[in-house]
Amino acid sequence: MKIINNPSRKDWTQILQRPTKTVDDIEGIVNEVFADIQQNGDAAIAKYTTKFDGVSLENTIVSEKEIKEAINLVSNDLKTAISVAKENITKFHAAQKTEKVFVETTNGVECWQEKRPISKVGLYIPGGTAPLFSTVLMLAIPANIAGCKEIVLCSPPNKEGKINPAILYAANLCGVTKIIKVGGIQAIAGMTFGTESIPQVYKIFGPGNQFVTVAKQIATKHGVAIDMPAGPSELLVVADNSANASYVASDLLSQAEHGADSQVILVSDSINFIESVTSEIKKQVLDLPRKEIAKKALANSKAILIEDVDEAFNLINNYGPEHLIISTKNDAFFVDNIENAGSVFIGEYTPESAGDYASGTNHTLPTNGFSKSYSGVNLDSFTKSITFQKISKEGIKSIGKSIELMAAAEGLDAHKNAVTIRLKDL
Ligand SMILES: NC(=O)c1ccc[n+]([C@@H]2O[C@H](COP(=O)([O-])OP(=O)(O)OC[C@H]3O[C@@H](n4cnc5c(N)ncnc54)[C@H](O)[C@@H]3O)[C@@H](O)[C@H]2O)c1
Ligand SMILES: N[C@H](CO)Cc1c[nH]c[nH+]1
Ligand SMILES: [Zn+2]
Repeated sequence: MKIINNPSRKDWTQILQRPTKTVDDIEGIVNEVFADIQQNGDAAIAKYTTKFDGVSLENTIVSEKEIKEAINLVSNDLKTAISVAKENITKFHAAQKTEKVFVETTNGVECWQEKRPISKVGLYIPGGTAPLFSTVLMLAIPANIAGCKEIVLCSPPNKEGKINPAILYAANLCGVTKIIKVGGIQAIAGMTFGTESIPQVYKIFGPGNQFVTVAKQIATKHGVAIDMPAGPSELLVVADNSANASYVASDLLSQAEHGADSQVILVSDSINFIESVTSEIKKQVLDLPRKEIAKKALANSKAILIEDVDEAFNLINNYGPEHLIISTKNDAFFVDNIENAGSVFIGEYTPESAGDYASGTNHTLPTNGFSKSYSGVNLDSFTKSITFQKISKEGIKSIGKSIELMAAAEGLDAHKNAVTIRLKDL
């Protein structure tokens, strides 16, 4: 992890560059896979599953029998842990329901807004290097609370042609309606166009590697909505010397172990603290089964000394991290002012892993600076707002003249006439 000392603003862009590939780098292969799947459906899906996942499958749809087997394979301890997480995620997302908004804007002009579920949603569950069954909870629970009718789940098969039992267990527990063994670009293309086995959906959700993330971005060109670009995990920790260096090191490693293309950043006003954290990282990484992945991510990572707190704040906003941990004496300064972050973790007893699994917040979050413009997944991600209006005779008399004048000024006489024809009858 490279240490950088009080960088000047002109160097921020280069210092804060993500290690991920861009849409331009990957769109060639994504467009090729999309075109093939649009034309050849399941036959093309099978071809890319063999090519990218190294397995040939006769049947990609997960059967009831496979789900029953999976339920038996998950330990009771893990089932209990999943139910704790499910309860908290349910509480936090159910509380996000909003009431109908009703306003009589003018006498006789009633306007209201109501939320309705997106009826067909597709959930992508990563499975390349780790089976992220926690992501099933993060997506299927809010989809269910919102009332989505068709909840399709795609996740890559392993070399034995199976999906991890915990993913199947969680999917069954959280009301997923169809599970398909397909991953990567081919899964996103399948849900975009629909194939013989994969239903076409209206919106695709979920995190994934760079191929999945770019595929989701390209899917929007084909008329499908997406939650957001939720690519390789990242974490920025801002900490002063009141923080615990071992805890901070463990947090940074928790996101570094996700993938070689993950990135973690430490910002501190104390060089001594930075040195304590980096030496802790060197110790802790040795015990991790995924140390080779974590070391690669650390090579993309930075520890930045910034003595001026306002400058530190500006750098964080400029980076727009997926996750932000604040472990400073004056945490209120950052908490109250932060503008760009997917999810914020405050104080020394709030590890980022709590949000990944069980505190209740959603872990599907914008990466690569997209926290500047996108929210993480929440209940509203699974709904659309529809507006309604009902106008009485009195109402149309009140606003009719304004509509006629505005329509005429836009040169749209048919619009004007739709009012005039009614006003004549009153
Ligand atoms: N932002 C978030 O909210 C969030 C949440 C959880 C996980 N993540 C990220 O999700 C990612 C999971 O990645 P993963 O790789 O383990 O699983 P994944 O399921 O996203 O990707 C695996 C698939 O990628 C495809 N693939 C691999 N190499 C390819 C190649 N060269 N060309 C074309 N396709 C290829 C394969 O089809 C494979 O099935 C990690 O980067 C992790 O950091 C992000
Ligand atoms: N940290 C990931 C989001 O970037 C989510 C996750 C799932 N499992 C473990 N972590
Ligand atoms: Zn994580």
